[in-house]
Amino acid sequence: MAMYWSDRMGDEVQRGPRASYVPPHLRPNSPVDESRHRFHDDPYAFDSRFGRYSNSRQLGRVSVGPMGRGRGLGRGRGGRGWSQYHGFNRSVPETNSFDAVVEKFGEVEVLDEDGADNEDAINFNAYEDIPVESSGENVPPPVDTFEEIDLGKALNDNIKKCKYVKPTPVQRHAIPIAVAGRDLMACAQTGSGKTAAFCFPIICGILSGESNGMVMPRDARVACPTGLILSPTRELSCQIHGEVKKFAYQTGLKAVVVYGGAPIVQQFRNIEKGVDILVATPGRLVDMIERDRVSLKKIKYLALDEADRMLDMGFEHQIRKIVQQMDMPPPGSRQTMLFSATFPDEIQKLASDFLSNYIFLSVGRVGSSTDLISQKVEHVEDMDKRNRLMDLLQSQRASGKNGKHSLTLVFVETKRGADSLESWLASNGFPATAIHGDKVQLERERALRSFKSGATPIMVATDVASRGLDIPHVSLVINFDMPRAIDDYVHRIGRTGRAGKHGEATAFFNDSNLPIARALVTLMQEAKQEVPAWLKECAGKSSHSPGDGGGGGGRSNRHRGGSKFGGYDYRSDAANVGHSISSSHHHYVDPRSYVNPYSTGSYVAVPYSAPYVADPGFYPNHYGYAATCSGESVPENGWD
Ligand SMILES: Nc1ncnc2c1ncn2[C@@H]1O[C@H](COP(=O)(O)OP(=O)(O)OP(=O)(O)O)[C@@H](O)[C@H]1O
Repeated sequence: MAMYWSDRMGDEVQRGPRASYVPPHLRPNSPVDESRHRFHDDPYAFDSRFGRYSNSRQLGRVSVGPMGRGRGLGRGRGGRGWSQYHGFNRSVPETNSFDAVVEKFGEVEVLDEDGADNEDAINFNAYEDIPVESSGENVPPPVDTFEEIDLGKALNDNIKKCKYVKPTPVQRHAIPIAVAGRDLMACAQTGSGKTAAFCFPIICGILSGESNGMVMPRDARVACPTGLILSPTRELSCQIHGEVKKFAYQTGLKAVVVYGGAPIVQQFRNIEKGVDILVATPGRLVDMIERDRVSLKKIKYLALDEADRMLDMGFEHQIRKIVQQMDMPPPGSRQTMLFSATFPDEIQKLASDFLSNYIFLSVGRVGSSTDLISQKVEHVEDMDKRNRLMDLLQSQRASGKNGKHSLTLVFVETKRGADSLESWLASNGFPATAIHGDKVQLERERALRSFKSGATPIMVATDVASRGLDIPHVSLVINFDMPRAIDDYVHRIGRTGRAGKHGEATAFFNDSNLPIARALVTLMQEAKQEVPAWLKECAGKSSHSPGDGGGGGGRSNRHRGGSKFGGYDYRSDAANVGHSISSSHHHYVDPRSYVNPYSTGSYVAVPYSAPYVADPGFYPNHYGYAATCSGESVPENGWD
């Protein structure tokens, strides 16, 4: 696992036993701005409050640290700047490293608003005309700046230090909704900043003292977090944990991550010291709850990242157990947020069990990751794939696009296939590593670290790496084996072209992939990609419609054909929800006069009826194929 600067900070903060755990808002000198409580009293009290923190000059460059222009702290998740910063941290003597980090954080340069001279800056122009649709009752309006939302000084300071100059579209819409206390189901493209969209409201909510004043006695062995963030893979949980720690820096708020494959005893020790926000993979969390080491009775904020995957058959059983059968407060008594880049209708329907009077938000053509990813599909027979891969890698190398700042991620279908391709590449002079679910956790972490650092600029992966991972400098994603479901394709290619940057994705397609052809053509056309004539012909031959929800590329929310939004509130076909539509230009329509221009009017939501199969090793899942916990011949679908 990559070491984050904030991990280091966490180590320092955790040093020594804690006599008793006191939540941040009850501690002396809490950075909480008392006036923020009012926000929760009146969730829609935006107007009078906007502008209070507004200070556009803060967006300008405020100081230049010793690390030079924009190189001190990169943006998020193991970005270049963060790791450089970590490098700095290592050179600081052990005794005062924490102070030194604090000091350095204070010196960090804040980007110019346009971020023009920093290659790590998010390219906001890429998101200018993004379509946004929201539905539900009384949708709080979007904001243009972070300062407009009353996130509190400590969090706003950290946002600046993270170089988040302005919110991305999903943040502009989702954060005000969540800060207003509303339940939310949000769809937005890969790499568009969903993590911060659920982290900021949770941090802000806990700091504002809505957390029931939980105080753990000295000998408490049961951790009672206030916020819970669930994600499907260990690596993603670690990544989210790193983000939470950065955003919650110096707030006194404690975030802990628990996940499978790592020693549980160490994780027990971590939670015993107190935890405000727990980031977890479902399996390990259930284990800890069953051992009476974690209680969910104080949960006020629940976020499911990659929510459609979490509610798919592979995880649904565990998620229902956690959310409905343990001691978690029911919907309405907690705030629930579900985020993903893809949200099939039937999964939305399942998800609504966890939500109360929620808002559905769809930002952009879900899954197409805007037009930032240039997609190519080549017809390659299985026996020719290795040679074609070699050609691609060689031409990358020839154009100087191979190395530390140009990483290539190659997706394959099986764990064995990943190992075999890794060795073949290495024996042919291409430094590669592999990640999949049969590797022990240490090997997985080592592989990811080696890839991120550029030591092995090629990583062969199964779907365990397809969701959520934010790896800077991935410039090419190759679908060596096509996934069976279009949503998996969307997440895989989304490992490039993130945060407004451009990326490339190449897929090897042959007759065995015919079932996905039509969905692929639709997706590419929506993303304004050139579709080869032969692929269109394949789509014509494909027996599955793009919206059949079955094995044929299963993307049930594409049933509407003409829809420009991949994400769609299933309720709008079935029930009378207040509806509002907006664009990035804040065009709101009176809910009473709203007619959904994208609805064909003929769709009726199909009840989800897939049976739960008792054998834990075998579940048929939404994506139309069987998945087992260890089977080699069966594609891995990225569970943990
Ligand atoms: N407002 C912002 N300003 C600058 N950078 C940002 C901002 N919001 C997010 N980022 C950066 O953009 C990158 C992508 O964000 P994030 O990983 O949250 O995307 P995501 O939508 O969750 O993607 P995925 O669907 O793949 O999980 C991260 O490196 C993050 O630090």
